[in-house]
Amino acid sequence: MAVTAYAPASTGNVSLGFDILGLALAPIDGTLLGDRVSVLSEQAEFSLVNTGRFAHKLPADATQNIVYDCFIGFQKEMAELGIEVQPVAMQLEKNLPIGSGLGSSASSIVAALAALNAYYGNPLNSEKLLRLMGKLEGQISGSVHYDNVAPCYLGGLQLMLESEQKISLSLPVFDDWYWVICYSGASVSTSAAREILPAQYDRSTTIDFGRQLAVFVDALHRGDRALAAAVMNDVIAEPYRKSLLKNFDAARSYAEQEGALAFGISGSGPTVFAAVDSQQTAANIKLWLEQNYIQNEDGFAHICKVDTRGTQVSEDV
Ligand SMILES: Nc1ncnc2c1ncn2[C@@H]1O[C@H](COP(=O)(O)OP(=O)(O)OP(=O)(O)O)[C@@H](O)[C@H]1O
Ligand SMILES: N[C@@H](CCO)C(=O)O
Repeated sequence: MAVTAYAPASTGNVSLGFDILGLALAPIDGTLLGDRVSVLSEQAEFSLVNTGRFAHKLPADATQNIVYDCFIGFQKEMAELGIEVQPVAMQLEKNLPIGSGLGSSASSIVAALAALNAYYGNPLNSEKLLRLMGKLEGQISGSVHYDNVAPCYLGGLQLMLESEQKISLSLPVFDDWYWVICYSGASVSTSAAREILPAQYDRSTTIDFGRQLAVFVDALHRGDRALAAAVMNDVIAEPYRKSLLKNFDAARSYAEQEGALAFGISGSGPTVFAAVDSQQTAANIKLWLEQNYIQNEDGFAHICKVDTRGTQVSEDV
């Protein structure tokens, strides 16, 4: 029986938590903003068929697709458990643009591994699977970071713990907040956007980073919306990355003037996000971004809520 997994888009960093905070997203209009991967059947040789809006941007050679690496990684893990896994036929519905800042590679990785694990009767527990997802994400972006794979797999707002036993902790969210996201249509490579960041930061920056993150987590637990919003500032990446993003400052100014609670870069960009507490404000900001931030036909904007469900697996009869 074939198995399909859907893995939602995610925003890494959420401005104030570079590499250690990530949020899963679901458009309120029901758009499927995430990749779907199916394991169809066992075959003599591995095969992968790509479909979906952004399939044409994927490498033509199936073995260059991260989904193939997921299969190889899964096969190796199974071999360590003494389980032999045969080559399979897989399908990737590529709904997320590559290099978008929406956790596109993470979405493919999470959906592929969740589907493979389900196809073989869930031999890996969720922590083992998440660790493997992080390893594969690190292969693409140049260093292991879980701020896309963890929310994509588990849903909600995840704070990275990275202990031996547990990768991430689920944080409370404000379910009356909307998250407007806008992808400009340009592609920004995560590894390149990491390379432009300083290797070291000065003391005042690290103190600001720690203070904001601590206050944010405290505010979430106490339900203090105003305080949580007040500390959503990016002192690590935005000052260096925003020069890569055309119209970023104008977008921030507009969002703030409209009453956005926070505005920032989603992951390594070029997608930007605005957190707002009114659907009308969300609609105004979405419209402005569509008219002024999108650069080509690949771009889009959505009003989202937090996707609390994470990855969804189904069996296709
Ligand atoms: N299924 C896949 N999905 C996305 N990228 C893939 C996939 N398979 C291979 N790749 C390659 O991996 C690289 C992904 O680069 P990068 O990490 O910058 O993008 P991303 O994960 O899409 O970014 P983001 O997390 O910002 O959305 C590209 O070179 C792309 O061709
Ligand atoms: N935390 C990562 C997310 C990449 O999507 C970064 O900002 O480089």
